[in-house]
Amino acid sequence: MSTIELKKVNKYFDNNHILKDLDLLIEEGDFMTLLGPSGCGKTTTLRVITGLENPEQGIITIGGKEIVNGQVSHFTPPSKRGLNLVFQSYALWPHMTVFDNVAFGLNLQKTSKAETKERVENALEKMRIFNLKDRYPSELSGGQQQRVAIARAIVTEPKILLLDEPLSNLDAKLRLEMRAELKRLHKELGTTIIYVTHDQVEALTLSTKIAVFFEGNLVQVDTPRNIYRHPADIRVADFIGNPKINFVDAKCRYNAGSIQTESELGKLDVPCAQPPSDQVVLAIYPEDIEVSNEPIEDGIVCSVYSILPAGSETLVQLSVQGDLMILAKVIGEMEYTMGKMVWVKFPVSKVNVYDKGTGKLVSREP
Ligand SMILES: Nc1ncnc2c1ncn2[C@@H]1O[C@H](COP(=O)(O)OP(=O)(O)OP(=O)(O)O)[C@@H](O)[C@H]1O
Repeated sequence: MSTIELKKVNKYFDNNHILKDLDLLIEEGDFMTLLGPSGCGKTTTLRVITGLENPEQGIITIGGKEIVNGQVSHFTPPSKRGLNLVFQSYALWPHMTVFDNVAFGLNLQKTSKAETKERVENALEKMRIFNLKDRYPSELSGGQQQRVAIARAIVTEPKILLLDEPLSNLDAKLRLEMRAELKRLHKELGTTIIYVTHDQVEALTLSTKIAVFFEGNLVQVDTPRNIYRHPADIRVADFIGNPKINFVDAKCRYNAGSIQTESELGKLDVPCAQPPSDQVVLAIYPEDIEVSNEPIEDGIVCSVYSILPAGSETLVQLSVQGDLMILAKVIGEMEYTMGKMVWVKFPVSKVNVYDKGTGKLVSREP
């Protein structure tokens, strides 16, 4: 059993409260990504799971077995936790070749020579570094070392794998290839993976679940789809959007399953439950906004502030009345003219509503 559970885990560095009452369940076979801005506590969470740091309070279990109990200072040594960790800094053995670095875990397990050779070569091929097998770490680039570290971690087919920004040193093309390899690996081996990144695209593409942190607080744990489409907190919505989600302040009045909002976008009827106050923020996804050079029914008039073509898509920055700027993402190369008037429209059913005071998502009524 490789289910990992953290219950009310608190970690302090000096007087700084770094992890705050952290409750997190990572089920067997999960690809759980810890996501959040720099300094929010992702690596610290990984380190308390592995035993490189001890929390002052809280309980951690692996497969139901208590490995940490902060209250009674019970901490199972890292080597006895059955975990396999790959750090951002790769910690390869400098006096061993790539092959020997990767073979190390299999040698410890007394795997036969022939099987070791086959499994190491297989892992090296997966990581596209077979041709480097006789080199020493000092003869490798950062990205190559990173891939050796991943190969070393996966070759023993661990039940639990912890990865801290393992792709951070790779160029864009290689990162994409390695993401695909990690995803296949997770499926093939059924390994439980805990993955740390601040790259939201990586989190969305790889994970079965994402845990989003802000300042030591776990704000939302959910599937990538729900994290993207229904961020529970406006900070998550702000962090996850790429390009950034549009936020529009609005005053509202609730009536039977929807709110009538008044904002710089004019008057809109947005389906949602009753918000706690009459001040809300509307979150509109750039890809939901349709931009037309011709007038469209119920279209909102804007002027084109800037156009950012990016090959397969075009980002259009639009100036609405007042100071409001919104961003639309249009698929394909579209012809717009800076300074010209356009009409925009979006489905109100796809707009998320946040309470302005608490920043919490106001859910739809069932
Ligand atoms: N050993 C330490 N001593 C003191 N403070 C620490 C220590 N390790 C981490 N911190 C602090 O704890 C906070 C959380 O750090 P952590 O490394 O967990 O963040 P992170 O979310 O992984 O960030 P990043 O994405 O930048 O790696 C930061 O403010 C950091 O400065």
